[in-house]
Amino acid sequence: MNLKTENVAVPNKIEAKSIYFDYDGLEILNNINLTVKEGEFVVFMGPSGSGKSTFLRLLTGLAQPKQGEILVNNQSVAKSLPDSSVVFQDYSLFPWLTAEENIILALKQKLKKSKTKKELEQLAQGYLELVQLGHAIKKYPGEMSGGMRQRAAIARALSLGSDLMFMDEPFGALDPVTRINLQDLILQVNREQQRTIVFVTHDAEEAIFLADRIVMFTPGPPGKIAEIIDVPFPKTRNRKQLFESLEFIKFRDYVLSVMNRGVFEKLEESYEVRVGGEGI
Ligand SMILES: Nc1ncnc2c1ncn2[C@@H]1O[C@H](COP(=O)(O)OP(=O)(O)OP(=O)(O)O)[C@@H](O)[C@H]1O
Repeated sequence: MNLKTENVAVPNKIEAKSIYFDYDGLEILNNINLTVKEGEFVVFMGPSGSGKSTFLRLLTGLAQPKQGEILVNNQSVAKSLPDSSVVFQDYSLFPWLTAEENIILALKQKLKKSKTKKELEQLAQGYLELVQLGHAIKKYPGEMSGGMRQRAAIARALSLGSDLMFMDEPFGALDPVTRINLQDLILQVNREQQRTIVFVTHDAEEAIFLADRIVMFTPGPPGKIAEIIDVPFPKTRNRKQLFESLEFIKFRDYVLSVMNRGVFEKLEESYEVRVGGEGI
């Protein structure tokens, strides 16, 4: 989606207003403000500990901010849990169910009792074929490779049918080829099914390839938003052409410089504290 070139007013999917969060008094998120449009692909980047996962958790409604408000589809997540699906790095599958059974369980949640067993099996097969796992429907997670498990987890998330997906470093543990295939799949889902995706990664190339906008967090705690960066490359992007272009290399350097700016400031702060304190 290219919000800049489209004249239509795209509705807000998520609005986070003045979000503060702490764990036992230690401030983790400080004054986070973010609006995500319907169908947008937003990527969170930032150093480890900057609060990206914590903020994602708040957006799902599974934890509540200490101050501020989060709206999904104009409804407060504090009042009703938003309809969303979540994919984590650790595959989000039930280990005692086969790939097919994992999907059927999700479908049952979504469709209640409106489908027969046969229909559910056919639907599950379709979702698993979408992620190239049609051959592995009877396999348990323990019998699959990491890449297969993550593909099954994505199929499960897709089968839940929500138009809002939260993905926390979902491809972090995968080999490069599987990672590229899954990046393409998730872009296809974003583009063709107009699902809004909020995605966390440490990888600048992945972020630039996937995102409409990159939300860069400062090193925490507390994490703040350092900058929200529009990705200037029109979609659909050709990976090879993009990665070989000078514009991409310059832009990646810029993204990394925004991240490093915060890291160096944090290091200087801690250095000043140590030099100024009694330890040195
Ligand atoms: N359950 C918890 N109890 C106390 N502190 C926590 C808890 N979960 C996270 N934290 C702290 O909150 C801060 C932010 O953690 P979070 O996992 O959100 O960061 P992140 O940016 O996602 O990091 P990473 O990139 O390493 O995944 C960290 O300092 C972390 O130690």
